Amino acid sequence: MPTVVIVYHSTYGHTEVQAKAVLQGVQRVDGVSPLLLPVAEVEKHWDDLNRADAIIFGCPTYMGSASADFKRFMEASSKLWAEQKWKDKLAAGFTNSGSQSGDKLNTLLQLAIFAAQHGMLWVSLGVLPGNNSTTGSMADLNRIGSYLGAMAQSNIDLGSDAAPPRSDRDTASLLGQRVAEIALRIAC
Ligand SMILES: Cc1cc2nc3c(=O)[nH]c(=O)nc-3n(C[C@H](O)[C@H](O)[C@H](O)COP(=O)(O)O)c2cc1C
Repeated sequence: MPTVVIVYHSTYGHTEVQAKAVLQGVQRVDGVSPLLLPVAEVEKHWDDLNRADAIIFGCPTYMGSASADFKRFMEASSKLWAEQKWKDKLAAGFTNSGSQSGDKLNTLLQLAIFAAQHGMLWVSLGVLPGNNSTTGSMADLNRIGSYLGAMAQSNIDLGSDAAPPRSDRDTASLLGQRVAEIALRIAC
């Protein structure tokens, strides 16, 4: 059974909500085994990452780039990079921040380049942009209009019980579902 690991960081819980939405998307696909892995627990799970068919990376955007805790994980993975242990695995990414843009694209680019350094195969979001016409709204899927991965935006005065909004959580679920479906297709 193909396995999909979602490895993520979140200080205040908003990106964790997004990570759990990605998990729900993976869980929609029968025959795929998911693992939700906070970066704080990664030391016990390197073998799970090495065995995975797909790894989905997620972190908040802090100061226009991946959060420091996630970057620490990225650098710790360099011991596996040397052996190309993750070569040919599927990869995808998601990020969340306070502003509409907030320079989230830079974080997704970091994640995609990180995956490429590991020889992984990047899976894009695969959802057309929403909220880009007079009939659009913030309730649209992919309301932020990302292609590279899933973006979410959390108002900075809202807790993780209220942000990111439903549209961003549903968008994150579609990324998880897409990665799981492709992992299953490759495994068959
Ligand atoms: C140190 C720090 C830097 C931040 N930098 C950005 C940023 O560059 N762009 C942005 O839109 N939001 C920024 N934010 C806001 C966070 O991305 C936002 O609050 C996010 O929801 C936090 O995610 P978390 O709850 O998973 O930690 C920053 C927050 C912190 C604490």
